[in-house]
Amino acid sequence: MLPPLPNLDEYQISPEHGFLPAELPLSRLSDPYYQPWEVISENLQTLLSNKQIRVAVDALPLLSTGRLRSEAEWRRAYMLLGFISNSYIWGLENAADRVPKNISIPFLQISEHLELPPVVTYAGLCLWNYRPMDAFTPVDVLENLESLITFTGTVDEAWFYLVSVAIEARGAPTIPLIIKAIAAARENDIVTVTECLSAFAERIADLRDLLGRMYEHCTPQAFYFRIRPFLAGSKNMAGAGLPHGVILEDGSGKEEYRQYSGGSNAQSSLIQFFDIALGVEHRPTGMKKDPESDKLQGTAPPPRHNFIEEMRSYMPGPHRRFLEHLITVANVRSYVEANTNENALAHAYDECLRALSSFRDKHLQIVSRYIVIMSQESRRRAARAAAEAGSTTVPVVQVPESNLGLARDSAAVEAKKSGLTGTGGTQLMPFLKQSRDETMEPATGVWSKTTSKLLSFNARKSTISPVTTPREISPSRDLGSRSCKVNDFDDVLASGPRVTGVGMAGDWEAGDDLGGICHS
Ligand code: HEM
Ligand SMILES: N[C@@H](CC(=O)c1ccccc1NC=O)C(=O)O
Repeated sequence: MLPPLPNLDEYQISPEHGFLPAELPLSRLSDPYYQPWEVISENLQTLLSNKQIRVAVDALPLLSTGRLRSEAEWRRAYMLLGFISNSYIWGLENAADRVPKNISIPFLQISEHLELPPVVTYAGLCLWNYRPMDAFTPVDVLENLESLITFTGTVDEAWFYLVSVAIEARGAPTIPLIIKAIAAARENDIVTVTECLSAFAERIADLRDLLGRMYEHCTPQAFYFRIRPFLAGSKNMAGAGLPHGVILEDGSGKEEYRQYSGGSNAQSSLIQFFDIALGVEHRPTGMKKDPESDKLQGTAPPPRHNFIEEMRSYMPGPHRRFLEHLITVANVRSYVEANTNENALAHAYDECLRALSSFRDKHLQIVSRYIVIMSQESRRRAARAAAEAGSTTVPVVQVPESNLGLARDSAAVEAKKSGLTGTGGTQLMPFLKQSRDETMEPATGVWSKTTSKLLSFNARKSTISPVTTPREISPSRDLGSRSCKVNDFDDVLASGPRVTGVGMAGDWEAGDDLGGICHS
């Protein structure tokens, strides 16, 4: 007997809104009892800029969670306490390693209820933190969305969260679509599986375009210097002043340091859903596909921990259980592998992988611009400031345009670690590149056999020379990631200000995403 297919209702998933709540998030807790939390959150920016945040939080009464009624109220309370506790920890020059019990006791209870860790997570920052300005316009229209709570009050921060909200909304219909494909594969209905996969590929390509809209209203400077410090967790944060993590006072008198990853989109169930649906598997960072090759090269054994899987414990309980259920029924990859002679099916499947890989490429480009380049810039600023002050130590950079009291610079933090890390604590570039590369591993190759090695790219000479023009190769948007000799995204970044393509319309800026034409 095959296990039953998941019933979305049982997992708090809406066929229209996916992992976003079926009902719109609450804009406030209506019970006046919770007014003290609402007031702090309404005044977060002022309390941060006048450095009164800790004074105000210390003065809060210890409120009971006994008056929270609906799930929507529990979620709102989780968001409020997440924003308040991270403001408390990161809102002044020195990080606080203790969150007072009037906040941490209810936060621990609420987190337990929602089966989430007591820290800012993607659920609190994005999934439950939006409001459509016009209730009749769909949630996947970015212009129609507003964030309910932000640390900085900036458009950039709201946009940063809202791009993810729109992606969740636009990606939502793929959930019933994939369940339909799984059911069809069980019935050996090849036409339906193929149709579902083609529609899935198109939808993922749409999401890539939405991701690319990050640039419109969130600048790399605002993100890196002002927003990102507040998204941090308490794990591996010694460089930022939390060598042991944080103590969440629980009233028991027992004090222990805890460490949690910060908010990260790796905690999005949607993207993990895509991987599971397509049978994409991720290994711990640094682990090769063939573990024997590591041994042969005599390299050290890679770390065992698998970040992407670990991030499931940062998802709301029902969503995490949905993914676990899906793993037991996912059959698309094995169905395609059992039918590789079916070209249309194999092609549609490969298109899905390419679209997802291209999504991850776009994401890599964003991470380069929003974190890698910004950290370099900030290190330059720090070095200049140190030289002017006649000092050789690298100080924490003051960010002149910041309207917050805060001037903790992620670069100073990063400098103390071995390489750049994500808010989730990953070695971000190796991790993200591996994740992108793993996305293409299950490809049948039906498509790439006809197009591989058609392009070559020379980073040193800054030229891209397609053997034939993309249009001759394929009418589709994108040539996929296996088709050219570009070694790495970094080559594009490092190759100077202008990279020109032969046979392509227009020029590319260094660091630009080459639209699938030339990624490794
Ligand atoms: C300025 C915008 C963004 C930056 C700087 C950024 C940065 C990062 C970083 C550093 C990681 C590594 C994990 C960690 O340690 O946290 C990550 C992971 C991830 N991000 Fe983003 N991110 C951004 C926006 C987005 C958006 C809008 C999405 C939408 C879906 C997204 C999807 C993901 C996913 C799925 C992962 C997990 C890795 C994977 O599955 O390949 N990111 N991001
Ligand atoms: N991991 C990212 C942060 C990140 O991706 C993120 C954090 C909180 C909420 C959403 C996020 N991603 C996209 O909107 C970083 O290291 O900056």
